[in-house]
Amino acid sequence: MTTNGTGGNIVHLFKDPPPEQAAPAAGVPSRPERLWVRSGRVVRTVVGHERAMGAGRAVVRHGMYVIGGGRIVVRRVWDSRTAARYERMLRAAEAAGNHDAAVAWEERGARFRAARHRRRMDLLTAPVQAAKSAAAGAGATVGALLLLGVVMALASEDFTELGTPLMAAIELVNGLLFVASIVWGIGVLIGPWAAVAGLWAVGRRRQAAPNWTLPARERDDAGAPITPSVVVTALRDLGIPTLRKAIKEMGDAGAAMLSPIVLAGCGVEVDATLPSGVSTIEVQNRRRKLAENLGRHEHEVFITIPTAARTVRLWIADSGALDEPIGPSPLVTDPDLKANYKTGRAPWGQDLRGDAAALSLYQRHLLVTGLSNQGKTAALRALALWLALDPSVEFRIADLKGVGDWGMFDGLASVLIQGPTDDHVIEATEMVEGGVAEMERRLQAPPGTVHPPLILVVDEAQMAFMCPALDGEKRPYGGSKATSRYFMAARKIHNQGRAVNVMLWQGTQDPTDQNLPKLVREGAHTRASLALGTESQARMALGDKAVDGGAAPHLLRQGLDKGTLVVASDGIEVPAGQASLTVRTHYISTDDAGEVATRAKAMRDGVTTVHVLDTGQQHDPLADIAAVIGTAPRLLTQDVLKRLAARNAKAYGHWSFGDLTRVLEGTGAEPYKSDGRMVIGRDRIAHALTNRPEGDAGTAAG
Ligand SMILES: Nc1ncnc2c1ncn2[C@@H]1O[C@H](COP(=O)(O)OP(=O)(O)OP(=O)(O)O)[C@@H](O)[C@H]1O
Repeated sequence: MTTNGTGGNIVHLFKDPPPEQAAPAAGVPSRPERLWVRSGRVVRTVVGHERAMGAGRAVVRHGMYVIGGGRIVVRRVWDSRTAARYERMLRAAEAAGNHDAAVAWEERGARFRAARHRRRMDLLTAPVQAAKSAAAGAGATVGALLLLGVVMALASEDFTELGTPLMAAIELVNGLLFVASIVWGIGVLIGPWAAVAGLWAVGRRRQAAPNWTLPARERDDAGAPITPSVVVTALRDLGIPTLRKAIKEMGDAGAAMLSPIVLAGCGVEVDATLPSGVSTIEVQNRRRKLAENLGRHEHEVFITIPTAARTVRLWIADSGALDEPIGPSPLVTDPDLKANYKTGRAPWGQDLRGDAAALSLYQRHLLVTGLSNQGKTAALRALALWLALDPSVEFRIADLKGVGDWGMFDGLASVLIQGPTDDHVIEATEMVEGGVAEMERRLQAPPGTVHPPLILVVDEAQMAFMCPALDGEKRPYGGSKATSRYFMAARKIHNQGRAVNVMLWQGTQDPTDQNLPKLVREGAHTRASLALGTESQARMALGDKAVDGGAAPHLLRQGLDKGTLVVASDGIEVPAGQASLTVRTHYISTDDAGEVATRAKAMRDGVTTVHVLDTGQQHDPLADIAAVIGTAPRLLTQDVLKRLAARNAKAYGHWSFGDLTRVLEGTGAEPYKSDGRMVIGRDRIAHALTNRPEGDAGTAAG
């Protein structure tokens, strides 16, 4: 008897119970637990234990190797003894719609059956033949042994030698039987184990155990190598009933749908010819599921449609490889790089196969689209920087964001407008209209005249289309009406600029019908798109043909696939049958861009960049000529005309050499010949400016 230590006032009427019989804690039933509850808990504890789970899985796995191996061996034997293999291949060829192959397999099957029938008929007569042969063989052997005995008896004159060879042969057979009985005994003992080991080895080699029994590291198939069986299984499990049925019927022969799997850049490429009744679009529409079935993320699988009928081309990235950056641009690494507008190609980046992706810019209007902050400006600028390394190319640039992304073109471009306001849009519009004036002037030039390239760049062009401002004649700058000034100027250049090398490059964000009218987007020869929000935007950016052919910028990941764009152009090498190419562009930072621009500037003699277009009626030709000559000691008259037109399209867009000579007549700065070509001298103009009579400036448009 004792007192309770805590209360001190409870008195038990029995001795202290042993610890295992102590009162249960509150909430635990005092009744003894039922056996099954306890066993359940034990099983749960044991099974929940990862090590036990691992051991359990190993047991099941190795057991399944034996069972699976047995199945494989039985099937092999069955295949070799029956026409099952031919039947299967026949069904596979039929399911794949390959009738030639089906006929070939049918013929092979028929030949196999005929040969088997012959063998079976031979088998009927075989026992009699065998018995005859055995009897003849035994008779001949006994005869030979007896003859040998006679020879030995005669030789030794001892008749007991007569039966010696026969007896020796009988003893030999006896000995062999004895050895065979021992070997048989051992064989009976270890044979079954050897057979089990053999089946296990076959099962293991063919991975015949279910996936859940594999160790954790093998079970995780994310990023696993792509094998024919992985691709066929992934296609089978896409959820397309016809495809599933056809592949099931093909069995192992499903791999016949596939071309060889080849390494392609940081991934692999394989063509899959779909069975009849399955269309390529059904597979394309299930890209995410296909990617997951292949153990990849959606962005790591690209489905395109090659020329072969009913075929999809799958490019499957090595897991995570697309998230690795590609190397720096050759523009940055090669300080001696030069460009050629006509024959060269801008090194833009790499395609998914890892091959260099280079774009020809010759006589191609350009449209680069994408959501905000995906690398559109960087991609467009990279092309301009490359082309700037061809000194014959003139740039006029309007950056309607104006945070300095194009600042390095100051001193390189003849016009550089930077800013987001309506005034900037108005100037950009007038810049493009200046391009139209130049284009029209060129179109009237004598046939055969060579026109140096003039590239008009409008970055953030959606700002121009959305601008609500009206001009003095109430014509809108923005919009897409027949009176809309930016729209009409862009259309005119799209329609006629190519032949005279007046090209329009536009960068635009988040396209809609309003901020990127249909006629303008379709006027571009080269269309490229970074990540976009929807498929309908992808269609706007690249056109229906490219999207129907598998171009999917809407499936690029916003924020993660910066600088990756889908290009539809005849200026880039696209694999036969494909309508577009996915390119991961080299990133040229603003600092690096500055260095490339410095190199480009060094190739030209001082370009004076105009930042504010002079569009007033009052202008001063002499001062303007001085301004456009800039720091060069002299400038070709044709370049002076070009730069004047860029500076003030209204006043000078239509000027000819005659106008230039007229204005400079009597000033002492008239055009003169240098190295056989007409030029205007910087110093002479400066002299004429300082010496001209008061009140001569501000001439009306000539
Ligand atoms: N090729 C590239 N590779 C990797 N990152 C890039 C690449 N191009 C751009 N980026 C990253 O994306 C950022 C945005 O680039 P950029 O300014 O060209 O985008 P944008 O689409 O023109 O943006 P927005 O039009 O909204 O101003 C850059 O600062 C850079 O960090």
